[in-house]
Amino acid sequence: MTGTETLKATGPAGNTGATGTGENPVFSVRNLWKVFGPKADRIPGSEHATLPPAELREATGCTAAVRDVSFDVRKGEVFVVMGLSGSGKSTLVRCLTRLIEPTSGTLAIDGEDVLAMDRSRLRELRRHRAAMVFQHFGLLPHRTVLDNVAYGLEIQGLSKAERRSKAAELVAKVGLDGLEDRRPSQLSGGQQQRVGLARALAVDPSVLLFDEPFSALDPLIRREMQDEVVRLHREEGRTMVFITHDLSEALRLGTRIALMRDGGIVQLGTPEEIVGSPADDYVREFVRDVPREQVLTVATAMRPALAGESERGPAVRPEATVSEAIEAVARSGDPVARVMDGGRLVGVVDHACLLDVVAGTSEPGTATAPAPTASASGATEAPDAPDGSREVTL
Ligand SMILES: Nc1ncnc2c1ncn2[C@@H]1O[C@H](COP(=O)(O)OP(=O)(O)OP(=O)(O)O)[C@@H](O)[C@H]1O
Repeated sequence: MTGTETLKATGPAGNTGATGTGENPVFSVRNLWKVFGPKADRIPGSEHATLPPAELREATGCTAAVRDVSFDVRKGEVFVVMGLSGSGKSTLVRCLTRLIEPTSGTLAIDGEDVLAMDRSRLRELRRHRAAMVFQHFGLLPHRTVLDNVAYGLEIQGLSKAERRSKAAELVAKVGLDGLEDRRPSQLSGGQQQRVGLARALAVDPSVLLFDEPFSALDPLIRREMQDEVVRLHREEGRTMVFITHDLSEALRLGTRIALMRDGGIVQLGTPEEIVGSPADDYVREFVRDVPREQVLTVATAMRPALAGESERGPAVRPEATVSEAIEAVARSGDPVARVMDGGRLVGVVDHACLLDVVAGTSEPGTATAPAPTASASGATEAPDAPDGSREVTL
């Protein structure tokens, strides 16, 4: 295969999270393995490949840190890799830029085969296309904030004036204006992490890779940095791959989450899919304590509107959380909230739908309409359309 040939998905689309959006993925990963140990390359595809970790170690002396993993990272998403310690998160993300050499599988960035890249192409990949933000910021201690940020630009060969002006822009973007002349030791942990972030952004990479960047920060600062990532993502739409072992961080940041266990991906889906429809008992246990109403949306909880329900009640967006709808219903005193998509009524949520989510007694998307009820006029009425929706212009 040539260096620029586009890799095609070979695995079943259902478990690769293949794009389906018509747009080429940033990363395309198929059947990727990283095995540590003697004769590691013999493990993928062998009779040992499916052994549980302890048995594999006993039989071969090897550890499959990444085990037959396939997925796409879509343009503009925050792709979170989550899992307990030792599940393979760091190894997987380091394989993406070959900081760790995969044992087998295929791997492409923007359609270009990463495994075929030579040393200089790889250097270019790591410097300009997939910048990494680490937990330990790796700042240069004797340089100022501005110079640390400008450092990445120096490598790119920009003039000093250009570097300083671009760096100043980025320092402001991550909320550090006024601190340009400080040295890293004069900054808090959160501020140092912002410098690391600005430095990674300076090279304008097509994807930012975060390796547990906030795990050393105290909870308040950590929250602040998560907000920063959300803001940057909203403003720039930059593609991000984010490693974390913290479920709440994954749920806050992730467009989609890949949940890893023993080197494999046990579920890949949106936060709502992971919390609302766990793939197996392991995932169910993992998300057991998540407040479902803060993750599941009104779109999955709603039922078709009945006659008379289109005129009253507060309006909520389909993507609002159930928790927001509960608040809206409680404040208004109305029995239902109307789910409005643009100016169109797409359903309603009543107390029963909302409580079902909180209690975990309904699977998302399975909410049904109550039996038709008598309207104010005394006539029994059914929903207006087969899907229960009706056109309403506000
Ligand atoms: N160089 C190595 N040699 C042998 N085994 C390794 C090596 N690096 C990682 N492993 C093993 O691979 C598995 C996955 O490790 P990895 O560091 O990717 O997990 P992780 O999910 O990132 O964990 P953490 O959250 O603790 O960083 C672990 O069992 C680990 O012991």
